[in-house]
Amino acid sequence: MQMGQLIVFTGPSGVGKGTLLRSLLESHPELELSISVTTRAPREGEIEGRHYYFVNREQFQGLIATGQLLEWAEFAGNCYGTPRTPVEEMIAQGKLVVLEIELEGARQVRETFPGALQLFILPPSPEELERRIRVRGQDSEEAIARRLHRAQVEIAAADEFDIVIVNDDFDRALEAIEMALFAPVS
Ligand SMILES: Nc1nc2c(ncn2[C@@H]2O[C@H](COP(=O)(O)OP(=O)(O)O)[C@@H](O)[C@H]2O)c(=O)[nH]1
Ligand SMILES: Nc1ncnc2c1ncn2[C@@H]1O[C@H](COP(=O)(O)OP(=O)(O)O)[C@@H](O)[C@H]1O
Repeated sequence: MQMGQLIVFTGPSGVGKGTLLRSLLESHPELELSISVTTRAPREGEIEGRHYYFVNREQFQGLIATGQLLEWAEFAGNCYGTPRTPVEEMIAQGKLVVLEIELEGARQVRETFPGALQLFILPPSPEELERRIRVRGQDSEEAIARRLHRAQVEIAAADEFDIVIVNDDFDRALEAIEMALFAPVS
């Protein structure tokens, strides 16, 4: 059986990762999205087990202690991690598994899964990034400030990634991602 592959999607909060991925998953059923665990409170409309598994800090610590997370990191005051078993099972089944994770997690995956393809999504400008976070209207002022501060660090690390795509025009960014994932390597 052919082994699957891990695909890492990273980029500053608000750049459009979630929106791009939703579109990509709709047209590519061979892609599977890993559902992360987080200590962040659910946003309006977020569903347990679909957007995240929502846990408290103690439960999260338990997952770390028992080796159940493939990677994890703290971001803007909350913990986020990738459950190990589902990802390993999907890879064994030959699936293309997408991890939508922040920079520290991507760095861990680079060590543990050097064969993973790592994509970084950039905003057209810092101003547009801030506009998108605000338009989304889901975060407090404090959460927005933390995300924008962290965005500078993440953007500065973009060239660590295999492929960097600017999410300016949405359809063009989507096309560039599809090329990166599915175009045959010559
Ligand atoms: N390391 C790591 N980062 C994650 C994981 N799940 C989500 N993230 C990242 O955590 C950051 C915050 O996510 P979230 O609170 O949903 O905010 P948003 O990116 O502003 O929508 C984003 O950069 C996500 O990519 C995970 O399992 N591991
Ligand atoms: N290319 C784009 N042009 C304009 N707005 C966009 C574009 N891509 C995404 N957005 C919008 O930006 C906001 C943040 O997108 P989201 O997918 O939640 O970001 P992330 O998952 O990276 O935090 C959403 O309101 C989304 O509709």
